[in-house]
Amino acid sequence: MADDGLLLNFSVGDAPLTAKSSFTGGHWRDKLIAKRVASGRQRKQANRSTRGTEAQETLLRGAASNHPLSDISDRPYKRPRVETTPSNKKKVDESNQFVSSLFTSNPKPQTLANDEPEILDQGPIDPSNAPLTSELVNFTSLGLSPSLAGHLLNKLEIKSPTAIQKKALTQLMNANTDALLQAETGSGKTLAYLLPIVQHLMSLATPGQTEASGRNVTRIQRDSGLFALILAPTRELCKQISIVLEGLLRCAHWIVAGTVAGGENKKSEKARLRKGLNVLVATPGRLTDHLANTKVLDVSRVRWLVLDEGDRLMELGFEQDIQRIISNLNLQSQKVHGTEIAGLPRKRTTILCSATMKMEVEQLRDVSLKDPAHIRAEGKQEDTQGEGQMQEVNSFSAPAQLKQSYAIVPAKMRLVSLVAVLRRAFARKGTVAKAIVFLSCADSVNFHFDLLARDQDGTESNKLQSDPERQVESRELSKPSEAQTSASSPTLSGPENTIQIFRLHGSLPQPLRTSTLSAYAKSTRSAVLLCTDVASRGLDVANVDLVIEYDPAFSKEEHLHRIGRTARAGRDGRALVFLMPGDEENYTQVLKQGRRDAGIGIARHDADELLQRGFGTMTRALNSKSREWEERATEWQLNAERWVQESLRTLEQARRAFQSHVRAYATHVAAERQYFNVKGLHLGHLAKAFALRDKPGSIKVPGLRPGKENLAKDRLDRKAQAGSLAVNGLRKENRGGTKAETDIPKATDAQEAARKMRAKMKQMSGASEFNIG
Ligand SMILES: Nc1ncnc2c1ncn2[C@@H]1O[C@H](COP(=O)(O)OP(=O)(O)OP(=O)(O)O)[C@@H](O)[C@H]1O
Repeated sequence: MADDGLLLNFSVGDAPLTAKSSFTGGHWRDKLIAKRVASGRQRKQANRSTRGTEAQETLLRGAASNHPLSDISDRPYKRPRVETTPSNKKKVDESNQFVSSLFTSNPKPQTLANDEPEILDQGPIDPSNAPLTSELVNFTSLGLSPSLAGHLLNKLEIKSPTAIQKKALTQLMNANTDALLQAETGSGKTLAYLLPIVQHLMSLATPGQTEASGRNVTRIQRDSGLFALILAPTRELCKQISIVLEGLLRCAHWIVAGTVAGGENKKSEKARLRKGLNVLVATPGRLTDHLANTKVLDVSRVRWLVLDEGDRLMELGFEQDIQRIISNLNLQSQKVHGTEIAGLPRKRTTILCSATMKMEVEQLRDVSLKDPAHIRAEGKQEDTQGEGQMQEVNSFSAPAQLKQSYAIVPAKMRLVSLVAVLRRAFARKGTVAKAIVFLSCADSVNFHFDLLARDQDGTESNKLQSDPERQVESRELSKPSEAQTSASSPTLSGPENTIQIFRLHGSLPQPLRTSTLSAYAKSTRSAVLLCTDVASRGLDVANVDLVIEYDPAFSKEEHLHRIGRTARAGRDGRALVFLMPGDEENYTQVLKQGRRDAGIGIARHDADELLQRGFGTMTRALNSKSREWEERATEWQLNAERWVQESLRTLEQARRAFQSHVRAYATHVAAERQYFNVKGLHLGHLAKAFALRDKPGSIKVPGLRPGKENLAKDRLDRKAQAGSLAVNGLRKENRGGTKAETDIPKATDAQEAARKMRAKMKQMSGASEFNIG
C-alpha cells in the first residue's frame, strides 16, 4: 500500500490544527447560551492563567476549543461522564481531568477463544525457505564455477542453494528464455537471479586486447559495455541489491557494478556511467531520466534485464517507465550486435521477480516477458511450471516456520497492549533481538516514537546529550525534532535490557531514511523499528525476530510482505497482528489463507492476557487473582495521557496521528473493508489509543457523517468494488475526505481519478522516488 502511505504523508499539513471558533447550527437560543457560557469560561480561564500548573491546563483547554476538529469546548461546558470499574473507580489525574477507564465499556469479542480450533502441536516445522540440505545439491552441481561457489561458501557463508535458487540456476544457466521468478519472502530470490548473471559475466571474454605484458586480456572490463540492468522500485532496495551484488563481485573484481536512483546526485551518477559499468541497479524513474539525458549511457549490449519486486513496481506506477526502458533496449540492441564479446548471448533474457502474484504482476509479465518459464518454489517441493498453470499458483503463503498469532484488543486498550507486548518480548535479554512494528501512517509513527521515547516521569526524553547518533543527525539537518529517528526507550527498557527505538516513514528525508535503516540493521542493542509500509517490501534485516502489525495491513499481500521481514532463509520468526473485537475478528480468515496449514497454527491472545504478561511481575503474572497489572497498565496510560496534554505540540501530534490513522483505516482494499469498516470504529475509544482525552464528538473525522458528499463517495466506492478502479491510491479518493484535506485530486470519473493519482505519484517520485509511508 505504498500509495496509501504516500498520500497519508501529505494528508495533514504542517499548519497548526487551530482555528477561530464559531457558533453554527442549532437553535438560536442554544447558540446564545453556548456563546455566553464560552465567554464566561474564557474569563474564568484568564483568571486562572496566572496560577501555576493551572495556566498550562487553561492553555490546553484553549487549544482544544480552538481546534477545528474539536469545537466541543465552544459548547456549554458539561462535565464529562466518568466511567467506573471495581478496580479503577473514578480516575482523577493530577491536572483534575476526568479520564475514562481502560477496562470498562469495552466491546466483547464476538468469537471466543475456544471457538478457535485447538492449536495442534505439530512438532518442529520444517522451514520452507531454508537452504536445501541434500548433499547432492550444491552450487557447483548446478553449474556455478568453483571460484564463485567457493566464494559463496568461504566469504559469504552460503553453503547450499535454497529451492528457488536451485530452480533458477537450473533454468537460467541452461536456457536463454525469459522467466517469472516467484517464491515466498526470505527465500533468496536476489541471489537466484544474480548468480546466473554473475556467472555469465565472469565467463565473458573480450578478445583482441593485450596487456602491457603482452598477455591476452580475456576478461571484460568496465568499459566493455553494460550487460545487465536490474530495476527495483525503491532506493533502499537498489542499495540492498547493490550490496549483495558487490559481495558477489568481490571474487570478480574486474566486473563493475553501479547504482542510479532517484534522489541521488545526478552529476556523480553521470560521471560513474561515463567511466563505464557492467551491471547497473536502478529505479525505473531515474533510469528513464538517464536514458533521455545521459548520452554516454549505452544500453545496446544489455542481455539481462531484471524487474525485482514486480508488484511494487506496478503499484508505484512504473509501468510506463518500464515500457519505455524496454523499447529503448529493443531499439538500441538492433543497432549493434554483441558478437565481439565471446559468450554474450544474442538474445536478452528478462526476469520478473515477485513473491506475490497479483493482477499487476501478470500485467507486467505480459508487457515485459516473452514465453516465460514460470520458476516457482513453494517450500522445498519441485515445481517448475508453464504459463498455462498460472491460475493455480497465484496463492502465496507465509514461511511455514513463521509463528503467527493475533490478539483481539479493544480500541481503548490498544496502546497499553502494544507496550505490554514489547515489554514482554524484550523482558529477557536475548529472547528478541529486533522487532518491527507496522503502523498505518507517518503521523502515527511519529506520535508513537515520541511517546515511547519520553522519559518515564512523563517528560519527553531528550537523548541528544547521550546519543551521539542523534546529535549528528540533528546537526546535519538543523531540525532536531524531525531529525531524531532513534532514541532509547525508557518505558520499554527493563533492568536487563535497554531498548533502542527507531522510526522510519516516507516523509523523512532520504539520507535520514538510509542512515536510520542502516543504524537499525547494525544495532547491537535490542531494537524496535516503528514504521509504515516503507519497510514492508524486500528489506532484509538480520535478526528480526518479531513483527507486530499494530495496524493491520491494507491488503493481504502487504500483510504477507510485512510478516516476511522475519523468518527469513530458514530462520525462526514470530508475527502478531492486532485486531479489534467485532468485524475485524473475521480478518482471521485472511490470515488463514496465507498459511499452508490452513490456519491451525495461528495462536490467539486477548488484551487481558497481554497486559497481564506485560504489566504483571513475572511471578504474579501467573497468579490470575492479582489485578496489579490493571493498576500498572492504567498508570502507564494516565502517564501517557498527561504527557500528551502537557504541551500543544504533543496534543497536536496525537490528534494529527489519530486523524491520519482514521483516514488510513478507510483505505483498506475494497475486498477487505468488510473487516475494516471505518464507520464501525468507536472513535472515542480509539482516541484513547492515542492517549487523547477528547470526547468522540470533539474529534471530527471527515468522511464519517452521512451526507451528500458521502453518498457521492459511496457511489465511487461501488464503482471501485466493481473493479473499475485498480489504482490503490484511488481508494483514498473514495474514502479519505475532501480534496483540501487529503490533497488528492478529486475526480468524478474513475479513470480520470486514476490517471491523476498516477500523475500525483509520479510527481512525488520526481522528488523522492520512494516517498512512501
Ligand atoms: N542459499 C542461501 N543460504 C543461506 N542464506 C541465504 C541463501 N540465499 C539467500 N540467503 C539469505 O537469505 C536472506 C533473504 O534473501 P533475499 O532478500 O534475497 O530474499 P527474497 O526472497 O528476495 O525475500 P523478499 O521476497 O522478502 O524480498 C538474505 O539475508 C540472504 O543473505
